[in-house]
This record gives sequence, C-alpha cells and structure tokens, in this order.
Amino acid sequence: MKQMNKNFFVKTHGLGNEYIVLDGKNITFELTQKAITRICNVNFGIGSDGILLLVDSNRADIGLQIFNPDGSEAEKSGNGLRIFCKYVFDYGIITKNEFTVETKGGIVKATIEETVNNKAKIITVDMGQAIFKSDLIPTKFETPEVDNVTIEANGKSFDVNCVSVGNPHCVVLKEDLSIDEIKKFGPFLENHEMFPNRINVQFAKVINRNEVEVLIWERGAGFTLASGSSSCAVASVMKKKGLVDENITIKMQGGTLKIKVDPDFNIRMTGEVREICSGILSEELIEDTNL
Ligand SMILES: N[C@@H](CCC[C@H](N)C(=O)O)C(=O)O
Repeated sequence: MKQMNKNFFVKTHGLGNEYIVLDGKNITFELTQKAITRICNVNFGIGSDGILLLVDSNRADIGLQIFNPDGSEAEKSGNGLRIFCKYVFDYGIITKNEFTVETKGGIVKATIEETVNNKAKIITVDMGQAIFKSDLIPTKFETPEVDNVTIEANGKSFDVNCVSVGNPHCVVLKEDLSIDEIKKFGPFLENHEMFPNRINVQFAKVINRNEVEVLIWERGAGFTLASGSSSCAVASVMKKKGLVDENITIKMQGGTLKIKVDPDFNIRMTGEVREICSGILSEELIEDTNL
C-alpha cells in the first residue's frame, strides 16, 4: 500500500460524473456539510459531483460513505462505487480483484475486469436487487408500487415510475429528451412532497430492446452527465415493463454503461473509470471549510 500524505485526495470520473475520494483516517478536518459543499464547489474548492469517504467496515472488505455536493449523504452511487473501487485497487488498499464494499444502501461485490499498467480501468459492481415497493423506496404513495402514476411538478404532469437500487429513483418515459426540460422540472420532481427523502430523476427514451437513452437530474447534485445508480434504476423499470431484454446499454451525455438485470431484478453494472488528478487539499481550503 502506498504511503499517503495527510489530506491526500484523488479526483476520478465515471463518464463525466466526477468524485473526490478521501480516506477518513487520513484527513485532519471534520467532513461537515460546510466542508463538503466548499470542496465540491468549482469556484471555492476543487469542484465535484460528490465526495467518497473511505471508512472501516466489519461486514465487508471495506466501507464507503457517499456525499452529494449539497452535503447530504447518499445510500449508494453506481459511478461512485466504481470510482472508489479503482481508488482502493490502484493505491494498494485492496490487493485482490474481487472484493466487497459496505455502503449505507447495502453491501456490493466489485470485480476489477480490466487493468492498464496495473491500474483498474473497467469495473463491474453487483448493485443488489431493485426494490419496487412504494414505502420502501421510500415514497408516500398508497399504491403497492409506483408504476405510471401521474404527479404534477412546476405546473406540468409527469407519469412517474419509482424504484430503489439502494438509493431512490423516479423514472419518466419520454418520446423525446430535452436537457432544458429536465433542468426546469428536475428540481421540482426531486423535492416533490410524495418523496420524503427527495429522489433522483431520470428522463428515459427506449431506443430498442437493448438500448435506452437517459438524461439525469440527481438528488443533491443537479444535472449530471452520467449516473450509475440511475442507469440501474432505468434498466430495472424498463425490464419490469417488458420494454427491454436482460442486457441493456444505457446512453448518457457522458458515455455508456452496460447493465444486466436478471429475472429476479438483481442488477450488474459494468463501465469505465478514469483518474483526473490527485493532490493534497490546501491548508487554505481546509481553513475555509471552517468559516
Ligand atoms: N452519481 C451517482 C449517484 C449519487 C447519489 C445520488 N445523487 C443520491 O443522492 O442518491 C451514481 O452514479 O449513481
């Protein structure tokens, strides 16, 4: 394992969905909501779609806490998990190709599929089973599942389909996708009164039985170029509706992810991750997180 300096960070992206990784044992400050928003801010900090914090686990090989740029904690993140797995593998914290990671949204199994110069490139994560029960997602709907239920957001009606893949998602099927539309209505769907923990939002267009195009509005982050858990959510909803087969390519603004949904709705996600940079958080930035 490489010896890392205090406040060492790595910034990595999965299809343009970028995360800063920190080791909880290696930082000299408290990762408060203020600290998270400051570090993730592109003007005052490094700029990121979130922070991944390495923590101990006594149930898995390693533990992960996931934070959105608004400082809220997410139960799971698909790109976040692949990015975190690359970090622990590349920096010698985990030395095997298959290992388990504990998140707030469950324990997942990760496999390093492909390496380049001994660094992880393609990673598969078994994301667990999709949950369609309204109350477990959670939503406030009284129907057992939220399948094509019409709700109003900012004066417009949307037919929503909800699912949890460890974190909550709301999928809207569309004939045409518009970035302006998801940016305009995403915040209202995210914060809709029927979603007590807020929700991640996807507008999705089925291209054929193996391809779906998706735009994403993330809880606590806003519009992002890609999302792993959103891809899993969309694939599960489309599979349940009988619109796609078992193997689905999800096309997003930042690139594509391969998702497999088995007959019991167990989800497997495979995709690339790339490190952007690494360094030491400046004392001046850390001082700023306490202001
Ligand atoms: N970008 C992520 C999702 C991150 C968490 C999400 N914003 C939430 O609050 O649930 C992904 O790739 O899955």
